[in-house]
Amino acid sequence: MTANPLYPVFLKLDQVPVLIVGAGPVGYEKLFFILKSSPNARITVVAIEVSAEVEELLQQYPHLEVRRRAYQPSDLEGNKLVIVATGIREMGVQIREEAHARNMLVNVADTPDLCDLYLGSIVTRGNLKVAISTNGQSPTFAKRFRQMLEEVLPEEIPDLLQHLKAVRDRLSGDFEDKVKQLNDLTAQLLETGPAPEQKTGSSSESSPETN
Ligand SMILES: C[C@@]1(CC(=O)O)c2cc3[nH]c(cc4nc(cc5[nH]c(cc(n2)[C@H]1CCC(=O)O)[C@@](C)(CC(=O)O)[C@@H]5CCC(=O)O)C(CC(=O)O)=C4CCC(=O)O)c(CCC(=O)O)c3CC(=O)O
Ligand SMILES: NC(=O)C1=CN([C@@H]2O[C@H](COP(=O)(O)OP(=O)(O)OC[C@H]3O[C@@H](n4cnc5c(N)ncnc54)[C@H](O)[C@@H]3O)[C@@H](O)[C@H]2O)C=CC1
Repeated sequence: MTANPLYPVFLKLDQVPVLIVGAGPVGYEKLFFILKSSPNARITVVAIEVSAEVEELLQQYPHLEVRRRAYQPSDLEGNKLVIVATGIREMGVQIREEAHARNMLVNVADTPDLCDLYLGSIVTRGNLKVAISTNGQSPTFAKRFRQMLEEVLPEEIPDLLQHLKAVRDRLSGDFEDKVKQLNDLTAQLLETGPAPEQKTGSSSESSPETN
């Protein structure tokens, strides 16, 4: 049994519409980081009062929809994920139930026991994206670790990835040949020296490296 069973995925938020309930400081934090990572996210915000910070984001991202009124269950319609940031626990409990009845996923911000998923800290370098979680233990550590990675990740990563993609598109031969060539080409990225002898797709114990 593992003590940290969270499984990260990378959502295409232009195809997975999100409802955010609440537009105070916490709603702002969630909205800000989602848009920083996914500016094309399809988001609807519903809130009785919209903070000045959230108003600014709504102006910057005119494709977002805002409903300036109390939440009603019909707000869930058409959405696949709901983030509740009202600061009122009972609302989190109620919206969670209504969302689950519609087979939606739920994040009640800052309330781990009501969450199906946690939002993480995110570092982006071109096409490389790193998501960080502390399994809810210390969001501040997640934030600091993100800032540390932002400092140390080389600026050249986007160019390197573009180059590797171009090489990958040009490779000929069968799957096993391609895997070997790509592993040889990238072996020097590991300071430990050449890659160990490769297992290839034909093995019944296919290494994750080959996938
Ligand atoms: C479980 C989780 C559920 C969820 O909200 O998704 C959760 C829960 C809670 N957060 C709380 C507080 C704070 N959260 C932040 C910041 C972030 N919180 C985020 C995620 C998560 N927060 C999920 C787990 C992530 C993980 O696994 O590590 C980040 C990473 C992503 C994002 O928000 O987009 C974003 C950083 C983004 C970035 O900078 O990169 C700060 C720091 C700050 O604001 O400067 C503080 C104040 C300081 C502190 O408490 O650490 C509290 C106490 C509330 C209270 O006391 O009232 C709870 C409840 C509890 O712990 O019980
Ligand atoms: N965790 C964090 O990152 C931060 C936390 N804070 C602190 O956390 C406190 C709480 O902040 P929030 O949770 O954002 O609460 P809040 O009370 O500031 O905002 C709640 C939001 O939910 C809306 N709302 C409430 N009931 C609603 C309903 N029935 N239908 C629709 N909308 C509804 C309100 O109109 C408002 O937009 C702040 O006062 C601040 O002290 C401050 C900054 C960052």
